[in-house]
Amino acid sequence: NFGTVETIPEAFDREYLSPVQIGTPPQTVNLNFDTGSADLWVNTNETPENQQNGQVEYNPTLSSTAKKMEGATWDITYGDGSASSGIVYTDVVSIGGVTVQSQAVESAQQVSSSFQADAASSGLLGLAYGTINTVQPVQQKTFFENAMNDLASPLFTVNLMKQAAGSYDFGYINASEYTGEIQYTPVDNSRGFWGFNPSGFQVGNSSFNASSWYAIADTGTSLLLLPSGMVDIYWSAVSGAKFDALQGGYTFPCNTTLPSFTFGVEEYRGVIPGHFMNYAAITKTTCFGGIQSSDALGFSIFGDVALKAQFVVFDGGDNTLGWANK
Ligand SMILES: Cc1ccc(-c2noc([C@H]3C[C@@H](O)CN3)n2)cc1F
Repeated sequence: NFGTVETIPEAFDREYLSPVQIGTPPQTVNLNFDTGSADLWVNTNETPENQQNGQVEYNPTLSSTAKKMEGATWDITYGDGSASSGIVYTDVVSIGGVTVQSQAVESAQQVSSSFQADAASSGLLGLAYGTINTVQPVQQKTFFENAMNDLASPLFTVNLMKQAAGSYDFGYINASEYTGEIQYTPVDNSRGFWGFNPSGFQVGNSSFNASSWYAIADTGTSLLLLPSGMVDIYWSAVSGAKFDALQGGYTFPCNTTLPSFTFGVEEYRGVIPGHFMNYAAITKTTCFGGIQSSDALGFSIFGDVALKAQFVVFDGGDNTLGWANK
């Protein structure tokens, strides 16, 4: 079978939320689909009231198909230091008409401050490899891994948009969502991520700089995080841009016209329009850049700033990533 679900951007496209049905009768919660992690966790009746800000909850006691996974716990920390932890149920989970009968649903008994403040999001749905799922003592599979063998094709596609509704499609490739040909490239999943090797980059209409390095495709990260050498070259082309240690990255005058950023995947060239690199206004006149350094992380992240300019195929059958412009 196959299915499609809409994904809606929050402010600044900092995250994208999609409706997920859990339990019997179905309870709908909006979750942040994250190809950079592998836990499906949600605010529930067990999440302390003082750690919530109106989030919609999943209540397993109201689901006839919910089963507690005795002795199981989970505990996750994300790239920005946010964290959550708790216990585990299994229940029926459906996304866009694709149903998994027994999916590990992780109930949050503790969420850190930035999750507490994120009122629109009821939790995260991991779409990375299950090898980095945090449930103990028995590691659990992701929704996609559980659904994959029943899908028409063992893949999902990601079509994020700038400040508009996009979609996650499961089991099929919708040719109306992209232009040109899809460029497939092998995935390095040795760290549990959808890792790949970009082949270079280009700022605006200048020459292409061939270079091969490791990066991950991560829908849960807002920005495009690259080696500082590339980031410095990009911002050196923007008059008035500067590295502002107080803000923790490059800022630039909001009224500047920004050059596009093109990345290579083998012979393919993915183009990110210049205005996608304006992440958010800090003051009326100073804006924060969407391309920032990944040096502190140790690896590059193609987050939403890049992904919302692309149509991306996550193929779990042959472990490849497919890239196309749109
Ligand atoms: C408040 C909040 C904080 C972090 C994240 C978050 N989700 O995915 C990721 C990236 C980084 C890596 O950990 C896996 N993907 N970060 C989401 C939030 F709603």
